Amino acid sequence: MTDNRVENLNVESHSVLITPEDLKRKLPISEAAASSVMEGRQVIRDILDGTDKRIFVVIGPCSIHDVDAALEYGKRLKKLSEQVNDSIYIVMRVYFEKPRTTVGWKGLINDPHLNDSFDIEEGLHIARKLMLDLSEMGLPLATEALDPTTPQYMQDLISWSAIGARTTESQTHREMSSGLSCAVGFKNGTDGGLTVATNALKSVKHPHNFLGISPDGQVSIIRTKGNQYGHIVLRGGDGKPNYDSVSVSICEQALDKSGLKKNIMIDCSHANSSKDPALQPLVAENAANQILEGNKSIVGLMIESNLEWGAQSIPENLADLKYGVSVTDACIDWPATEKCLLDMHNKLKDVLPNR
Ligand SMILES: O=C[C@H](O)[C@H](O)COP(=O)(O)O
Ligand SMILES: C=C(OP(=O)(O)O)C(=O)O
Repeated sequence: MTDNRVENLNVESHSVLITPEDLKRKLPISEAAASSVMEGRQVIRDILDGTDKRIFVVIGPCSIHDVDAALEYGKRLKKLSEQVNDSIYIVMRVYFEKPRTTVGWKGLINDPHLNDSFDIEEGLHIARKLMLDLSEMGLPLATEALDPTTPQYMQDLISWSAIGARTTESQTHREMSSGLSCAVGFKNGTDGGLTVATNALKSVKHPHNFLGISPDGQVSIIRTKGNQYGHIVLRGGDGKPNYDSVSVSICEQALDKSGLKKNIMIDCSHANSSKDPALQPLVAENAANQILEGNKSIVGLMIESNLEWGAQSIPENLADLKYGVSVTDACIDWPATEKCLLDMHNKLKDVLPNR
């Protein structure tokens, strides 16, 4: 039989999803969670404005795949954050969406059961509930805004968003970021180039008009005001790091030339550590030394950390998953996390107030 269809030839099916409004009605933000979010956003804005002299550190698992492990991590991180709070403002990395170089598990929202069942509706519920629970502990949260639709479901719980190296150049992501309510870090490109990120920073400040969904799930024209709190994240690229003082200074010049504020976050992972977790504390130490020596542009760090060291592939039999171990990039473990943050705090606590 001849197939005469002219559309949807490669589409298997469509399923209607819960609307953002309905998900929020089922899992409403509490007063305690809202107060964590508002504080988190304000502190980060103050750090980017230079009125709060601390640095902020986005730290946590490369991706969340196990809610219990994430809650345990959050409890430990909250305690640790109280010890370092006068120099380092801790924001937990709660990443539910993974941009893949080719293919692979795309995160808890896309496939919450890690078994290719792709129960996205359940993924949205699990993700929002976890963010609520972590926020209620008093933790500010960070995530990567990858799918342009998901912010409608959970941006009210986010204090800082990342646009990843693979999407910084994308107009869709720049438009979306121009409407986000929190500060947004744009990674440099996967090739290590800064231009895609500086162009993104120029774009995100402006109002944009584009297609999206409204809180009640209707396809809509979204008109944004522009986001004044974009900044660059140096993550290295093309097999080379870019956290060293020369690279940071080149980045400062590029920002200056583009008329952008000199606010730089250093991602201690990814190409800055050749994805070797053991190198992440060394990158953090180097960044802290640059601050000690007078650097004023480094305002934040990103670290991939988990309860346990390293990474694991998702096993055929999910009962074989090791608790607290990343299923995406390799992470440092809890003892290394504590040491890294406490060392940085001890190094910077007397310096930062007079920065
Ligand atoms: O942070 C996570 C990964 O680096 C990113 O998602 C790309 O992963 P991949 O190259 O393994 O697909
Ligand atoms: C994917 C990530 O980073 P990048 O975009 O720098 O590769 C990440 O931080 O999870």
